Amino acid sequence: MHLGNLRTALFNLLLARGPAGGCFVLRIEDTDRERSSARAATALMQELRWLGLDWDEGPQRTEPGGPWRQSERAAVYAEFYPRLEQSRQAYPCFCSDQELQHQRQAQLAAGRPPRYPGTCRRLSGAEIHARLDRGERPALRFRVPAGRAIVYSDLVRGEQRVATDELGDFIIRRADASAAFLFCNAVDDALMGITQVLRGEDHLANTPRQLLLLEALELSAPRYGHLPMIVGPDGAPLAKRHGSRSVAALREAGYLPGALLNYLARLGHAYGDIGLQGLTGLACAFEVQRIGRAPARFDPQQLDYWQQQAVAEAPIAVLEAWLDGATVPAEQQRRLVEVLRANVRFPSELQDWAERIYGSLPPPDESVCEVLRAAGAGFFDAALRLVDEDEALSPQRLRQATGLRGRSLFLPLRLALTGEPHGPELAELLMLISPQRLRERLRRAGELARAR
Ligand SMILES: Nc1ncnc2c1ncn2[C@@H]1O[C@H](COP(=O)(O)OP(=O)(O)OP(=O)(O)O)[C@@H](O)[C@H]1O
Repeated sequence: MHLGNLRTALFNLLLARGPAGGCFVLRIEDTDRERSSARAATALMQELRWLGLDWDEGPQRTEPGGPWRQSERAAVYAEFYPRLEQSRQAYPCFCSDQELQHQRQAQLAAGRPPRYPGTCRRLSGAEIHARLDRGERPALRFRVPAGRAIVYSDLVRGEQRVATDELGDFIIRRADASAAFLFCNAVDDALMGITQVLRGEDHLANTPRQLLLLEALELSAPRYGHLPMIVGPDGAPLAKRHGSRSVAALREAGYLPGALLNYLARLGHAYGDIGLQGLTGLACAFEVQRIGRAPARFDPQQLDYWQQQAVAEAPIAVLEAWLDGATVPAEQQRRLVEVLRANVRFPSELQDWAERIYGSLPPPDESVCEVLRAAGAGFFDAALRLVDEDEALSPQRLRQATGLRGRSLFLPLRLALTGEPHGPELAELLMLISPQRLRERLRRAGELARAR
């Protein structure tokens, strides 16, 4: 899953959990054998669960209504093809991929939109039998009625009108007998009682075809809403094949579910200023009328803003888990997280701070040494004396001892103790560092301050 298809799942869930109510259904559309695997489906379900996007009906649930994997529904689809064949609304097509490719190229070269030219539309019964007897394996094509307009009301884009003359006859069962996406998606929506579908605009061209199919099968159609695509920095829609922005990679980097959900819920949907919300809060304020119609650009800075909000409100145990493998005394983990949570957004940042506090400091660069020299060795000697007296160091006592305040007090002290010019409240940080470490670091800073 990437942020594009995750947002689609999220909007559907928010619609179902919103004021109008509903049921969020997960169906695994895996009829394209080359592009589907059981592993991918399992990963998808794990990712949805990690995000809290639990489905009300679908695989791994006890509610009846399945099977939910299209690869297990061949028998269901098989029932519907004969209906269309008998009413001559579908016909066998023997055209090879190569022939179709040539036809497409010829149409494009002539400046016409590529469309199935109807080669097999009028084959006689005898011809069909002869070719079947020769062992040819046809696909099954839906016969699009001529001269009609398909009109429907899109949940996001309003009234849509498409002339059937612009649609070529399309394949509903491939030559290898597998069901085509268009067909099984439409049939399953009807059989599963789906009433509303939010999906990406890349499906716009499918909609009139699916409406025609459902009409021909005398099945009810859901209402469709087409969401603008989420595009990357290059303007191209995010997609699996780009590999980037995958939910797995973001999870690995330490993004929290709350950050992804709050960011995505606002990507193409206007919320007022309601701050970080759980799914219930996001669902309560979700309205299809508030979905924008312009493509939404993925903005990593916005995502990181929501990560910061999510970290600020995350349960302490979640952040403690980020310390797994870091050398932090168990009894100090909680305190460390409390002190640092406003200053970190990712596990790597927290671990880096843990290393600075409980491990070793990176070697000081010239700009650090310059500040230490400017503070002078006497400053660090004074701090050392306080540690000897109190077995601790407080900025207040150091201020009294040195007469320094503000930046001239805090900056050299921070750099001496953490190597960082910024960070959490110094008084809190100092309480986490053992007296022994304080001494070592102050001595080292004193030496650097003396060095020329
Ligand atoms: N970049 C995107 N922005 C918004 N919605 C998207 C985007 N990519 C996919 N979707 C939508 O997410 C849903 C699931 O899409 P699907 O997994 O087929 O897309 P995909 O990952 O782009 O696929 P592929 O990479 O195989 O083309 C569909 O409704 C699709 O329209």
